[in-house]
Amino acid sequence: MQVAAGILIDASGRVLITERLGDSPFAGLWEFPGGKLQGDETPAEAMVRELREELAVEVGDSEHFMHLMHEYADRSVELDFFLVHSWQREPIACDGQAMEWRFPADISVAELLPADGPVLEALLGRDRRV
Ligand SMILES: Nc1nc2c([nH]c(=O)n2[C@@H]2O[C@H](COP(=O)(O)OP(=O)(O)OP(=O)(O)O)[C@@H](O)[C@H]2O)c(=O)[nH]1
Ligand SMILES: [Mg+2]
Repeated sequence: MQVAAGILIDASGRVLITERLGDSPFAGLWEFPGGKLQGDETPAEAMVRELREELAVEVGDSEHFMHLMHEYADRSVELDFFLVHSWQREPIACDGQAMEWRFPADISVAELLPADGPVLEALLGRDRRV
């Protein structure tokens, strides 16, 4: 399964995380908005569509940030994460999911979906380089 997610990052370095809804074992954990690729979409196209659907934002300037694979109990997931530096409109939680702007240093890896550890690490590394 191929998934693309967008990491909205504001001028102060905070990133937007959303709570995962539903009845999966991971409900209540946090993730970066995104979802599965559809049809012949590229990961970048899927990320733009998912952020439109989930947050009602129009992605502007973005860059590929990280590619990773994760084996969940029932599926193997290939994930592409993008840093989104600019967007139009204020993000809205379209599905009623909780939404928070957080500094990466204030996010605990245990709050995030299990695949997202390396992404948090990379965000923290990025902060240290500044
Ligand atoms: N959006 C998103 N998905 C992630 C992240 N990390 C991660 O492991 N995933 C996995 O990637 C998949 C996301 O696709 P999705 O959001 O469309 O999944 P879903 O099962 O809710 O879709 P569905 O309800 O339409 O079937 C899930 O299996 C999720 O566990 C992340 O940071 N963001
Ligand atoms: Mg989703």
